[in-house]
Amino acid sequence: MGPQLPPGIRLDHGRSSSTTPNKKGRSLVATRPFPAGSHIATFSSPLLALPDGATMRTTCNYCLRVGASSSSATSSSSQQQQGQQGQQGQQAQQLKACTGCKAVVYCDATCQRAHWRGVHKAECAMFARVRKSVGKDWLPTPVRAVAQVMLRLRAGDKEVREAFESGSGLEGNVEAFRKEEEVWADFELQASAAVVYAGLLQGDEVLAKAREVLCKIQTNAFNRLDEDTGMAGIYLDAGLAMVNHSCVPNAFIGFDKRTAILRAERDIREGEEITISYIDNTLPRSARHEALRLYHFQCDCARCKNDLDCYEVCQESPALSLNSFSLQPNLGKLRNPPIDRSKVSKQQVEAIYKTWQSLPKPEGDDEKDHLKVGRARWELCKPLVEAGMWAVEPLPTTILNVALRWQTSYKMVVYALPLLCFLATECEPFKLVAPFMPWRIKGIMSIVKLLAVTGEFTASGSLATRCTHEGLVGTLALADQVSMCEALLRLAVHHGSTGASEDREVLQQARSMLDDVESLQGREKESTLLRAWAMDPEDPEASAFFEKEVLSPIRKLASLAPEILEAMLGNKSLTKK
Ligand SMILES: C[S@@+](CC[C@H](N)C(=O)[O-])C[C@H]1O[C@@H](n2cnc3c(N)ncnc32)[C@H](O)[C@@H]1O
Repeated sequence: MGPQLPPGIRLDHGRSSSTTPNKKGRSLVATRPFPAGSHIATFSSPLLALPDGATMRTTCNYCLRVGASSSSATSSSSQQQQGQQGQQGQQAQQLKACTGCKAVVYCDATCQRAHWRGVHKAECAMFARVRKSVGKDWLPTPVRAVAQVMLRLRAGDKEVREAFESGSGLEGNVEAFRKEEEVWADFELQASAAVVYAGLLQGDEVLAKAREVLCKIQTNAFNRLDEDTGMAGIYLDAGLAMVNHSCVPNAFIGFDKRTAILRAERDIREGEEITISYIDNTLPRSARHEALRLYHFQCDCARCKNDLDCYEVCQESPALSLNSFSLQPNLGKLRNPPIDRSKVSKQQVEAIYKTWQSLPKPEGDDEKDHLKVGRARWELCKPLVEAGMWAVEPLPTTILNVALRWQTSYKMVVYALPLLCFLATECEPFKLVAPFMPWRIKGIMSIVKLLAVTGEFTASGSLATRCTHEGLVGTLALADQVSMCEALLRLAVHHGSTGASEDREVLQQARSMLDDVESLQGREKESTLLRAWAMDPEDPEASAFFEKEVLSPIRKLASLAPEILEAMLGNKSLTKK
């Protein structure tokens, strides 16, 4: 017996044979072919699904929808989260606190009842205990997760018992964790806190069980990072937990509230093992291995064995040709990127990344501090710039961090646009080859939002007073920014709906923005051509229009990014060309 699995996948028990020892354990296997981008399976009855401690008062504790905190919740972290929601333009629904513990919040009575039946009935008294002993109304996420499991085990929950059974159920790597002294000491603290707060008797056996539960959670739970809201939390489904890791995976997971969606990153054959990446697989090899230490195995994927960088992975990727309908339709460039490897060795890239990580991070909102950090990072990345290896980390993240700051800065907002166009054309397609990857769609939507802003500046005649770069002002003045937006929205809707669940907020947003743009009077000709291009990107007239009115200005804007970055971060003056 194993966990219940949705149709389309089966569990391989991973038994070793006399010739091939199996080090990976169990795995998930496709029972039919899945085309790139398609849905493989949906998981919506997780064993654990909880928001992280800092967002317990701003996220429904059952369905994980993000809302406004309940009236009495005013912690600084919740205010910070609300600020982030505000920036993303989301309408936060008022959440209601549980009248018993007042620590957790829900959308409505339906969510509250479902959570009460599932776990909160046992958990409610725990928060009263927490408040009484430490004066807080939240717990660190792993402690709360362990406490939930321990309480459900005590209540005789069959599903939880099967998953957390010693010697079977989920993999826990307990002995491997025990050997790591510091980690183990920390686990002991967290496990005892969970036992105390859950109000369980503290015998050795109970504490040992709580430690084992924590090991299993660490090994199998996903950091549930919601693509739309950026909110984190823990998500554990016993079936999904059977998926193994690869740094060149064929699948990825997206989260939408209480649902996890497993999707194909490239075409998957019937009988092929399904793999995802547990970590950011675009990092240099030693950084990936450091991140994988938590899982206690040596990755022997092709990326690791041959130490491939993202350009090499992209060149070989079966998803590469999907970019013919994207912002980087030049497949030749994706196959033969204009980079000079002789300028920077892989060892140098490793060293750059390590130093980059050790640089002090900006604290708070001080503009000067952010600029100082941005400059130090940019300086460190210079060998990558020289080699034209813009897609190799930590360079794209350095640029993205600057773009995100500028996006919300009154003075710098116009300059963020070339940076985002550069990321979408020169970095992301090499890093995340499939154009339907959520981060690529997010990048497109960020450009649309900035074009809406710069479009207003152009219309009101205030662009030149807000931006001193003549090349940038000139490009925007000549560009048909509405057609650019429409084409980008068509790309977002097309790739966003490839196998995605229909209620994804980004997709909804793209659709409604597209409706708005299409309803504008006087641009029927442009809309007809862009609709024709979206139906058939090879259509000669429509593709010529896309090339001239959309791609060409986006490329022009992107081409200004290196110079703007060098001027702002390299402390050079910005040439007025
Ligand atoms: C989330 S579980 C995956 C399911 C697991 N194979 C099992 O049988 O329960 C994670 C654990 O699977 C194993 N694993 C995952 N990917 C692996 C890989 N590429 N190579 C070797 N072991 C792997 C490691 O033991 C890891 O800690």
